[in-house]
Parts: sequence; C-alpha cells; structure tokens
Amino acid sequence: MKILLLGYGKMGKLISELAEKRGHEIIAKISIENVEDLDNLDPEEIDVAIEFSQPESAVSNITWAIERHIPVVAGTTGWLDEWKRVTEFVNQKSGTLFYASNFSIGVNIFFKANEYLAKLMNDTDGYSASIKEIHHTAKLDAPSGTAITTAEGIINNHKGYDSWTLTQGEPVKRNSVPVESERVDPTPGTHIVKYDSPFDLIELSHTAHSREGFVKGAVLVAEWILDKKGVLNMNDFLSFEI
Ligand SMILES: NC(=O)C1=CN([C@@H]2O[C@H](COP(=O)(O)OP(=O)(O)OC[C@H]3O[C@@H](n4cnc5c(N)ncnc54)[C@H](OP(=O)(O)O)[C@@H]3O)[C@@H](O)[C@H]2O)C=CC1
Ligand SMILES: O=C(O)C1=N[C@H](C(=O)O)C[C@H](O)C1
Repeated sequence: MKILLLGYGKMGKLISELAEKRGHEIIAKISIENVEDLDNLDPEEIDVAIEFSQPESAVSNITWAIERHIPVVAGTTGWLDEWKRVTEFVNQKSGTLFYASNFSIGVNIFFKANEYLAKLMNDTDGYSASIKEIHHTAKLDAPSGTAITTAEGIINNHKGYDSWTLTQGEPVKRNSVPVESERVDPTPGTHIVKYDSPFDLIELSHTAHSREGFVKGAVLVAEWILDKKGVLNMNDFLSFEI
C-alpha cells in the first residue's frame, strides 16, 4: 500500500515506522516545512492518506486529499466545529473519510464501557458525572478529542446530561458534564470518568502507556478502508456486540 503522511510529528513518525515494517511504502512525509511538496505528488500513486497534523491544518489536508479521490484516515483532533461541512463535502465527492478521536482498541473498549455505565447510572439518584483528561504539554487542543467522545457517550445514554463544559473546577450547569484538562509531561493520554455521590465514588479510566496503541490502530484502519466509501468510524471497523 502506498501511503501519504499528512503530518510528520510524533504520530506521523511512529506510523511511518510501523507501516514500513508491515511492508507499506511511504510516498511522502508532509509537515509545515515541506507542505508545498503536495503540488508535486501524483494522486494516482497514493492509495491512502494518513492525517495526524494540527487542528488548524486538518480540514485543508482532508479536503486536499478528498478532492483527489484519495481515502483519508484522520486522527487530528480539535477541528470538529467543521465536521458538518467536511462530511458533506466527502459525501458530495463520493469520497472516503475515516475519523477517530482515538485509534487505540483499548480506548474504544473504554468508550463502550462508558456508554454502558451511563445507561446504568440513569436509574440512580445523587451521582454527578465528570471527566478528566491528562496529556503531555505539547498538546494544542483542550479538551482532548477522546474526552469529547467520552462526554458524548454520557450525553447520548444518560437522561440527566445534554452538554459538556470545559472547566478547571468552577461550577457548571447541572445538566452539563464537567470536563477538566491537565497537561503533564510525558503523559501519552489518560482519561477518567467519575460518578461521585455523598456515599461513594465510581471511576472508569484508561491510561495509554505509549502512543503504540494509537499508531497500530491507525495503520490497521488504513489497510481496511481501501475498498470502503463514505464517512466511517471505529464502530464500523470494530463492530463490537454488547
Ligand atoms: N486519533 C488518535 O488516536 C490520536 C490523535 N492525535 C492527534 O493527532 C494530531 C497530531 O499529534 P502529534 O503527532 O502528537 O502532533 P505533533 O505536533 O508531534 O505533529 C504534528 C505535525 O503536523 C505538522 N503540520 C502542521 N501543519 C501542517 C500542515 N499544514 N500540513 C501537514 N502537516 C502539518 C507539524 O509540522 P512541523 O513539524 O513542521 O511543525 C508536525 O510535524 C493532534 O491533533 C493529536 O491530538 C494524537 C495521537 C492519537
Ligand atoms: O494529542 C495527543 O497526544 C492525543 N490526542 C488524542 C485526543 O485528543 O484524544 C488521542 C490521544 O489521547 C492522544
């Protein structure tokens, strides 16, 4: 498989290593300093683009590839205010876009456990939900994409919540899930869901030991999407039954 890397930072470099180990060819490694190299690429020679760049460049990178009929695996977070516009564009062009806020299998199991826990908590009194995420200090967006997906999992499954609010401890509306972001090096990504009551505390957490889980998931998805169309996510890839 011939891969274009849109973004060649911490994630792009590790993806390049694993993809080459799995026998794939990297056609180009694009970062800010060589972004003009995109003009010299032949789209016919690219099977898939893997996009891990920055919130401000994700949308232009994705649309660049979709315009050229290149399927995109997108992992950059922090651009979802543009989600509707981007996905309409993908569908209009009959393109392929796979987005995941987190490509690790473990986090996707955590997402399912979070949804199930939120359903159980519906019938209880006195528990307040909250989310905390911890990442390295180079992270540009807050809260993390994973924390947003986690909050959506609560909102879609618990009648007591209809929104989330980024907070550093100050009070939030009763129907909003408070989300706190902390930046501590070298944390690859930690997410904690809490349901606290006057009597006890229930916690569900996921701690990444390294970036390897994200990297492996992104490469496996890139191999999987080659013959797929439309806007896809980890539920399409993993098809969990619970
Ligand atoms: N979905 C998931 O599972 C995961 C998502 N992420 C997300 O992926 C993104 C990247 O993370 P990470 O690799 O750690 O970040 P880095 O900051 O290490 O790397 C980002 C890279 O993007 C490059 N870049 C900036 N602008 C452009 C552009 N216009 N076109 C192409 N490349 C560009 C930067 O270039 P330069 O080096 O020249 O500055 C840099 O190489 C973040 O949004 C992060 O939140 C991270 C891990 C897992
Ligand atoms: O920026 C990171 O590093 C990560 N970003 C993703 C997110 O925003 O959720 C996924 C992972 O937690 C690492």
